[in-house]
Amino acid sequence: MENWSRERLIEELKKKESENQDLQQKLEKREEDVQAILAKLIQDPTNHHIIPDKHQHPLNHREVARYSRQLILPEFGPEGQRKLSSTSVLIVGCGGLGCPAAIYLAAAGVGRLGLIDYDTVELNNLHRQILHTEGRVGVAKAVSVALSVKALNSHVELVPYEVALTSQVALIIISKYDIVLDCTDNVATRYLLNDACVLGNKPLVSGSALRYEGQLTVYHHNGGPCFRCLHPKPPPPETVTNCSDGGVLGVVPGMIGCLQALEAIKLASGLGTPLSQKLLLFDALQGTFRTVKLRGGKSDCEVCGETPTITKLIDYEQFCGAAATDKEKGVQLLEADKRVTVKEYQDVRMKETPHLLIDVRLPVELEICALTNCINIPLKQLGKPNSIAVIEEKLSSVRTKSIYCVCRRGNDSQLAVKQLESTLSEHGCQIKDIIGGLTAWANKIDPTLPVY
Ligand SMILES: Nc1ncnc2c1ncn2[C@@H]1O[C@H](COP(=O)(O)OP(=O)(O)OP(=O)(O)O)[C@@H](O)[C@H]1O
Ligand SMILES: [Zn+2]
Repeated sequence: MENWSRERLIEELKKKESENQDLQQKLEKREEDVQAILAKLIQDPTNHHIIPDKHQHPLNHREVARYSRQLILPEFGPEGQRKLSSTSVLIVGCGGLGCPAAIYLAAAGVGRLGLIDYDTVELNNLHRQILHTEGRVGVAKAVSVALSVKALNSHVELVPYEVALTSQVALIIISKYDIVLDCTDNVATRYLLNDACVLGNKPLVSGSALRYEGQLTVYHHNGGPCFRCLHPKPPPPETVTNCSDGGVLGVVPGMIGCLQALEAIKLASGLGTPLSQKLLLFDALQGTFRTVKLRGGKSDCEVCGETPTITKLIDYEQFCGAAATDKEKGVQLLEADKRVTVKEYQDVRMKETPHLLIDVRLPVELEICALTNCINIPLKQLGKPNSIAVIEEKLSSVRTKSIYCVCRRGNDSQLAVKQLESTLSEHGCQIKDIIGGLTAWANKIDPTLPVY
């Protein structure tokens, strides 16, 4: 080569560069083949629990480039990344908490994400369930989240389950994952997930958010308590409020869902101190975070104690006296002759039969929609002397003894009838409720009335 002319050297350089390019392409193709084989292996449902053990292998170029900003964190580093990418996380509930949790775990490079939700996307989900889109209203939430996550990081393996987590399937599904996130919204599922995680020996990252407040803790980890250690008995169903009834500002579950992802990353990579035996409380209105210490695991806990009585999953809807969904189930508290359908009430209005209509919702709800000529007395105020005085005055000015109570869906209005029957017992009034409330009115009588 020493005597080669300049032209010959340039020619040789070009030849070598072209050979290098060929090799590079072959290498990339190889890497794709390996990924495809791995993907096939993992997608086989019988192999869901197998994630190739990447602990031993160096990160590839793509991983180094992609995760560089977290790789240079000394406490996390390549080792943390390898651990995370060989970890599988199950997200139960693809709503307000599940969406942010899923997207941050995927962005950070978790190995596999299981996504469970039985429900489909609704328009009123979009203000907080930020991985769903307008075009996906009606689509299964688990699928919608998988689609959004895939667009961000195509290297995460995704397993959407369009089913409800029940006692029949919980242990089988949970056994395929390392860490479980409770992103659901009902008490029965919280107990189910707790017991399944204790029996399956998995840490449970539990989040909740309502109105302007959120909570977060890690159950069944490192000697810390499980949910049952702290709450051996379920709360009375009527004391439990969900987002649909109580409302929620979207950023609040956003914050808690992100923190659930953070706890999962910490558990997976061994980073920091997990929130076990500690409860984090977020107050959005005050802009404060507080952490309170919780008791340790209870030696006589029914499921995680020394002599557990719960050794297999039970019927959690029966145990809690409430459904494992927050889908509205109409209750029937009154006899049929004390209830009218929206059609029957429409006749009362059309015939201008004298009556008093009491809307028992909160004033803020009347700002959303209301029937004309109603008076507003919220259910909780109904028994108060000044409320009774208002009703008595109205009854005499309209010259009627006929009262109809209305609410959003026809449950509170029945409680209102019972309440008024006792407080107005001496007046000989006829008090009835409107079945299905304003939701039924909007669906059957007046579609221009907004439904919320
Ligand atoms: N047992 C269960 N199995 C699977 N998914 C569940 C289960 N229980 C609850 N979920 C899901 O958890 C998610 C919780 O989401 P979120 O609290 O944001 O409320 P939502 O039910 O979508 O909305 P809203 O309460 O406003 O009607 C929901 O998508 C719900 O379908
Ligand atoms: Zn326990």
